[in-house]
Amino acid sequence: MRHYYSLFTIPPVVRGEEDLYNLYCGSAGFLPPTCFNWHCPKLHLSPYFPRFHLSYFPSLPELWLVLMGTVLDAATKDANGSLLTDKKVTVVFVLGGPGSGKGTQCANIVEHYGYTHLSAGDLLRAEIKSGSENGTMIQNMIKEGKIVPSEVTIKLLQRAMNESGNDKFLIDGFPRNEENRAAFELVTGMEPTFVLFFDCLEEEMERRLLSRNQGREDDNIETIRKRFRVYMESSLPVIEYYNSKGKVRKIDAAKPVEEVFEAVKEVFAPSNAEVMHYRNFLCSIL
Ligand SMILES: Nc1ncnc2c1ncn2[C@@H]1O[C@H](COP(=O)(O)OP(=O)(O)O)[C@@H](O)[C@H]1O
Ligand SMILES: Nc1ccn([C@@H]2O[C@H](COP(=O)(O)OP(=O)(O)O)[C@@H](O)[C@H]2O)c(=O)n1
Repeated sequence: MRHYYSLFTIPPVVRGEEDLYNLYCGSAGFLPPTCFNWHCPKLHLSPYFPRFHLSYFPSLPELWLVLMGTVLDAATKDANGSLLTDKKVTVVFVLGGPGSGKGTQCANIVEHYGYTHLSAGDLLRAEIKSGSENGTMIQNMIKEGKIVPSEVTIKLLQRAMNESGNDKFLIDGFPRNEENRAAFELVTGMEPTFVLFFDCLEEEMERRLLSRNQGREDDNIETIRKRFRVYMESSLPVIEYYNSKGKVRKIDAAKPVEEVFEAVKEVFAPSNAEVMHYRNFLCSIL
C-alpha cells in the first residue's frame, strides 16, 4: 500500500521548481529516493530542509510525524476534516497510580471546565472490543499489566483528539513510561501545559481497585501487583521528569472524592486568594 504525503511551506529557495512533492513509502519501512533523494530512517533531519524533522514508525506506515506544522499528511487531513496542527491545543496529562482516582476526577473536570477526557486505558479496551488486529496483543499486555507500544496508544489518542472537535484535552493514564512520553512529543509536537498528579498510597489504591467492580480483567490482586511495579519502575520517572520542568501539580488523592476535587479546582481555577498573591507579587517586581 502506498501513502502519499504533501510538503507545504517549503521555502522557495529549496523548493525548486515543483510546487508539491509526493513522498511515498513502501512496506519495507523506508522512503525510496524521491526527487531529492530522500531516505527516511526512523529519525531524520533533512539536509535539504533543515527546518523539517521527519520521523517514521516502520510498523505504522501511515503514521507520519508532523512537526512544526510544516509537513502535513494530506490523507489524514482529508479523513479527519481537521488537523490538530491547525489549532492551538491544550493538553493536560493526568497521572497517578492505578486506582488513584484519575478517571473519577477527570469526569468532574470535564463537567466544570469543558475538557475532553481521553483515557488511554479506555481507548485500548475499546480497541480490543472493536475486534482490531491489535486486539489480542493489547488484551495480553493489559492482563499482564504491561505497557502497550506507544505507536498503538498514540494513534488511538490522535484519532480521538481529531474526532472530538475540542482543543482542550485531559489525557488520563498517559504517558506511562519514557517511551510513551518521548514518542507523543515527537509525533504530535505537543507538550502538556501541566501534569495533574494524583498521589496515593499503594494500600489505598489496592483497596479501591479490588472494590472497583467494573468487570475489568486486570483488577485482580495478581495483575494489580504487576501494575504497581510497572508504575513504580516506569511511570514515576515520567512524573519526576515533568516535575524537574516545574510542570507537576500534585494532589493528595487519598482524601474523599469531594475533597480531592476541591484541590483539583485550585489547579484549574485558582481561588481569589492565590490570584491576589500573584497579582501582589507582580506589582512588587514591576
Ligand atoms: N477519593 C476517593 N476515595 C475513595 N474511592 C475513590 C476515590 N476516587 C476514586 N475512588 C474509587 O476508586 C476506584 C478507582 O478510581 P478510578 O477513578 O477508576 O481510578 P484510576 O482511573 O486512577 O484507575 C473507583 O471505584 C472509584 O469510585
Ligand atoms: N498509556 C497506557 C495506558 C494504559 N495501558 C494499559 O492499560 C492498563 C489499564 O490502564 P488504565 O489507565 O485504564 O487503568 P489504571 O491502571 O490506571 O487503573 C494498564 O495497566 C496498561 O496495561 C497502556 O498500556 N498504556
